[in-house]
Amino acid sequence: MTSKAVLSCIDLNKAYKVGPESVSVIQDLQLQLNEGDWISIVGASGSGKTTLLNMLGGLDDPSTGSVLWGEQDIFKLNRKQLDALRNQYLGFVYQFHHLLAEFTALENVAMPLLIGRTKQADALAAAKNILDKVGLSHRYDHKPAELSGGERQRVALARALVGKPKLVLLDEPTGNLDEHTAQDVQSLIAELNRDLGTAFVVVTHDLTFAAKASQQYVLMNGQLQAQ
Ligand SMILES: Nc1ncnc2c1ncn2[C@@H]1O[C@H](COP(=O)(O)OP(=O)(O)OP(=O)(O)O)[C@@H](O)[C@H]1O
Repeated sequence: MTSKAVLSCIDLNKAYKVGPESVSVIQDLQLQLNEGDWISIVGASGSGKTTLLNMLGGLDDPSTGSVLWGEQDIFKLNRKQLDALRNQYLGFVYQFHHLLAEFTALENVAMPLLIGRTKQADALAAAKNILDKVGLSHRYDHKPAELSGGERQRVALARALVGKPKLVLLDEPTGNLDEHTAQDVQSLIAELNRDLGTAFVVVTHDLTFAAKASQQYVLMNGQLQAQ
């Protein structure tokens, strides 16, 4: 089987201007992620993990270099094209779930599809399907405040995956959970990566979690160093 590139970084650089100085955070960084890959990125505070993840997701521009989703250089798209592509290509999971408080788990998960103009019945069916997959078939009608922390993160995972993205970016996805719940959610992430073939990039401070990924990197001196 030939592996297809899902995400590539070519000579990626990011420097921030702070007063008269330019602070270089990412330096000539290269990365290739193929279908179904799961990589973890660890690094000291301030090493640039969030900066990198924001560029991988097209939320922040690099100073120079390219980020490709498949073959598409995302920074050659205009804002509207990038937003449309992001909606179908990419899922995000953050440390805090960012679920909408007024909506049920089912509605929160269906939301990205409804925004993408999928018919309501199809969106709800897809949302139920993925909620079942993350073990929440008994929680469709619960609002975020009526869920546990681990359940809320499962809903956030389901929402990121409902559109069958090629790539999911996870920023400290279990950083806000107690140890036992974090382990549960980490096992679920491993299972979803295996079963769905979605590529995952996980930024974490948790070295045990990082070690479960198929490729492990440390972000240091602006570059990804394979472990
Ligand atoms: N908008 C900005 N302007 C100037 N400097 C910035 C800006 N955003 C980030 N930085 C600097 O870039 C560096 C990397 O920040 P970043 O948030 O990417 O690190 P991180 O590895 O995610 O850190 P943490 O683990 O603490 O969240 C830091 O030194 C930070 O001060």
